[in-house]
Amino acid sequence: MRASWADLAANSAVENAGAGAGTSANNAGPGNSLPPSRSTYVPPHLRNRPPSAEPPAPAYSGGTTSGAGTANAGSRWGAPRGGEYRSGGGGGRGSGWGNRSGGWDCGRDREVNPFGDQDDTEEAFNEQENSGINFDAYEDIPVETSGNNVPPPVNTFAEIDLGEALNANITRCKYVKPTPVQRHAIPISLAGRDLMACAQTGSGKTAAFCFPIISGILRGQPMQRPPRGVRTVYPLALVLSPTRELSMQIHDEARKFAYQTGVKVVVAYGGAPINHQLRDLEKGVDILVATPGRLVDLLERARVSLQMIRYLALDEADRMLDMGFEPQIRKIVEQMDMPPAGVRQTMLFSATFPKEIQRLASDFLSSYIFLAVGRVGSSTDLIVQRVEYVQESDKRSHLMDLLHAQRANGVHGKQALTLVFVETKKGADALEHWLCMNGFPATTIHGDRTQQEREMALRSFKSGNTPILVATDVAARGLDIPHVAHVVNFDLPNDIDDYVHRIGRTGRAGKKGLATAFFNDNNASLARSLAELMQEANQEVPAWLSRYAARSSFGGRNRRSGGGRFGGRDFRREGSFNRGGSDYYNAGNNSAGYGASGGYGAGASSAWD
Ligand SMILES: Nc1ncnc2c1ncn2[C@@H]1O[C@H](COP(=O)(O)OP(=O)(O)OP(=O)(O)O)[C@@H](O)[C@H]1O
Repeated sequence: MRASWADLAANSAVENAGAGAGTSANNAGPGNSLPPSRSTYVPPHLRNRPPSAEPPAPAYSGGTTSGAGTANAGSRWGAPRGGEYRSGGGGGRGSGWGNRSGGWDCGRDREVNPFGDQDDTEEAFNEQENSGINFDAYEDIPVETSGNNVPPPVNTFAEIDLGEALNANITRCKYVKPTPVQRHAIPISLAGRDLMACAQTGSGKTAAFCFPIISGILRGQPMQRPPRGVRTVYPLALVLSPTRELSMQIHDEARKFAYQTGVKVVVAYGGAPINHQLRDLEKGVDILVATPGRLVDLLERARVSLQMIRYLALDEADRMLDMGFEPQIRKIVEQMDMPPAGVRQTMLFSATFPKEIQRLASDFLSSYIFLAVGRVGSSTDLIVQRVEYVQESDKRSHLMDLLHAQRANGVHGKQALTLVFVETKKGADALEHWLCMNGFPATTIHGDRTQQEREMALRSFKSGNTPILVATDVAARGLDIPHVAHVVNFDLPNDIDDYVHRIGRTGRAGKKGLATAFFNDNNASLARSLAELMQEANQEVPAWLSRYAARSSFGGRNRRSGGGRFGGRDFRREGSFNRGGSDYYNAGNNSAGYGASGGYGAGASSAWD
């Protein structure tokens, strides 16, 4: 029996919002009346700010940034919640290199407590603790590894010697046990191996590459940086990600993991004043998190040298190596002064890894291990996927119906967060305007907005002040927004992998989520891969979509064919798949879902007839 959309939305909202959320003053009641704040129009991101709130955050949020004016007002250690903490605070940490005492216990005074950075979201949504999330949902997940001498997985963090300070931070993060990708990837990385890891959205990949990097830096000999020029900095680890917001998020996470370890994490991304970032860098950097464009700028100015890089991590690695980014990545990795593959350790992570990208990526790796957790390129079963046939001209009213239903089923009057993906920047602005005019507080994030606007939009959405975010693909990858109950693909993407990442903004960390897509003739080329994906994820495929899929023999950019279940295999094993082969080690204890036979391989299309 098919559950109604409203039920799904309500359930999802309950799952994600938890109890105790008060009614946002911003949320107009059901109906079409404009929200009160519209009469004296205040941009959505500025609504509900307490009178004493700080001015809109600057366009940067580097944790060690010092240029925020009042940055030193108050908090240092253990900055209390509720506004005193500033991510731009701190400053004046005894900088320079080699400050780490080399041991595990090297707390540093003046380090701002990143765990104080709990925004309003926590209170607003009364979030479940991470310890309460349903990682059991991942227990039966198929795992496959290939490569030589794959280190065995661990079951607990205690089994890995990450060191006292890092363990304390894991406890602070309320991580009780490692997620499947962490169970496998952390021992592999700690053993110094290069890694190409593919695991579902929201399954904890960030920690999977951050923990080994921090641990490795702590264990390593303090490095004497070459005296190339006083203003050049020499990070030991480089983490690249495709979007500014994702880099900021990784930076925030990494700072939590590195708290009181003495390992310095700095972020650099475009659209924000470079001078602030330069100042941060000058204070010292062990781990540099960056977007490629800004990093190239810093390299060309000789303000950063990659000579000392020991660890290179590419998050959303398939995106980083697709046509848009590849030249920049090659420049950074191959044409500057970074140590070559084999000398540095390289880790690539994504939820999707098309074979052609795997092939490209292998240029950056040395004797690497391929790790697939879950059905590669698939979405998690935690996300209920719905596809509705909606003509272009009906999309707005259809969206309105969904939002009304969601609002009617809101939890304690709090509207669940809804992320709406559209194709174009203009389309995003137009839809945002229309939603606001119709009483639905919305904001938007896309490439034509200033960085400051983008950050404000995201913050306003996360806090629930503006519970609808209209976004282009700039928000499709990596963003971890805990209470997104519903992702709506108002316009479907052309590429099924983009769909996977978009819907992955909900159903994260073991929680349930809902994704609705509006499909019409314009999306015919996606029909087959979409139907295939849904079937893989045990979703109900509408009969009409199956018919589209059967018809569309061209199948769009279906990168999945020929790779067994969803191309989820190491491309090196193409054509020579052999479970007993010497270069193949199946570390998973439950890899049954990955057989070359069974599943939805070649015969998948018959399912649509
Ligand atoms: N061991 C753990 N225990 C509890 N929560 C965890 C654990 N590891 C990660 N998390 C939480 O899970 C959420 C998702 O993690 P993360 O953003 O790293 O996912 P991801 O796999 O990188 O997703 P995406 O593919 O979308 O980038 C985060 O909120 C993170 O804090």
